[in-house]
Amino acid sequence: MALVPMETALERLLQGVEPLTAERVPLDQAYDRVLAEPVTALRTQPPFHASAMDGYAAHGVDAGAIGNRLAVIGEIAAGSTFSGTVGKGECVRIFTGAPLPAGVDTVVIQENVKVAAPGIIELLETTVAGRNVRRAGIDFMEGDLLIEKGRLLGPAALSLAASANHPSLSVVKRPLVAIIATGDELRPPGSATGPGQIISSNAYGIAACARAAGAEVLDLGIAPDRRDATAALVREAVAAGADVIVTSGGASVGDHDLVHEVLTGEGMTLDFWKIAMRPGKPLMFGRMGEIRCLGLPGNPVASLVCSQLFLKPLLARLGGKPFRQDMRAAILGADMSANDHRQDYVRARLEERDGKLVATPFEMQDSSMLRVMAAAGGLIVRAPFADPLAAGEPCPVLLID
Ligand SMILES: Nc1nc2c(c(=O)[nH]1)N[C@H]1C(S)=C(S)[C@@H](COP(=O)(O)OP(=O)(O)OC[C@H]3O[C@@H](n4cnc5c(N)ncnc54)[C@H](O)[C@@H]3O)O[C@H]1N2
Ligand code: MOO
Repeated sequence: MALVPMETALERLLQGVEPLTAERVPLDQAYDRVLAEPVTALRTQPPFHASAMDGYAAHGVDAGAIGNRLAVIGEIAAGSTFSGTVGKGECVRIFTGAPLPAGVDTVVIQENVKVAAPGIIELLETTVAGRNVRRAGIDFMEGDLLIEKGRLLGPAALSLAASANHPSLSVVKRPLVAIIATGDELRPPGSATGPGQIISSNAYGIAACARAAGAEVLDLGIAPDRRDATAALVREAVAAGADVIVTSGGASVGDHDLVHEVLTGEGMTLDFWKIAMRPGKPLMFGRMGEIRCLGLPGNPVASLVCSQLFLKPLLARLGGKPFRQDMRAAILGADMSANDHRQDYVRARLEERDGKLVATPFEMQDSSMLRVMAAAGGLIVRAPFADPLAAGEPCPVLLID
């Protein structure tokens, strides 16, 4: 079977993927979520002409001349109001955020006055009429559209929604990802391993990628290489309402590689399988109704590279989030030989030299080597059939966490 080119695989992965339905969450849980309905202002802010400074509220005509003396006839703090009338030659002590008395339009800051006598201030500077006042509605008016649907909610958007009097927001649901590791040889971290056994590591990195893309994770543990055991975990994932089922291992051609058979038996229609990439060739993708199934290769580095390249964009799209791979232009730190028919993602050490990013491939690129992967800041991307590349030549690098 011909290997599927990377671009084709990515295109088919995202074909027809729409953001999930909405759910309402309290504001304090809405950070980094995607707005499903526009936010309009339920109130006007500020709801009154407010003082922007601590000082004295006065008529503009009284504030303009140095030496003017004004009688202080009252005081207003933020949260209270002044019900009296301020006449010409009068003022009211006022604090930042407090509503201006009716008819008054200017605040003289307290640094620009001196107390001339008890209850009398004298102006030391001129203040232009209208200064130091926030007019009602300068931020927003009731009914204004404040935040558009589809916006990723950051700190300012959350404070704005709160200020507009929304205690909760309608956001796109987080995709739920069920992760199933497969393999008789696998034992959870912390186990004593017997002959032929290794520690199951893939689910941890896959889960971290999923969370980074905004998903919730359900780790269903390890299925031994038996159809019934693997099918039982797939059914558990379906029953839990998973939007995406991710398996690791069992995707290749070995006699114990059951994943395709089991997923198909549970109702998956295969979309594509086996990609022209390295690592990650055995990657499998299909649909089980609305559920997307991603069969990741068992080799630990392949599972991580495929999570970065396939799982993250799929989850971001389901969650309505923008997503772009972080590609950088770098300088190659060592010669590389010509590439074969698979797009290569070469683990590389990154460093900055003379303000330029230098990417040096690790000598050992075996897709079982997690230590190399963890030390790599990026993956040099080598197109299929790329010519040899000499140290010092430019090369594209995909930054990884
Ligand atoms: N004859 C062929 N053999 C292989 C091919 C091929 O095309 N023809 N492809 C190779 C490639 S490339 C990869 S990648 C692996 C992937 O195969 P599977 O997806 O079936 O993975 P497994 O055989 O189950 O495991 C491979 C390797 O990874 C270890 N593993 C599996 N799961 C975990 C886990 N959760 N944590 C840590 N390590 C895990 C497993 O023990 C194996 O060592 O197939 C090649 N073979
Ligand atoms: O492509 Mo496999 O994923 O090399 O290790």
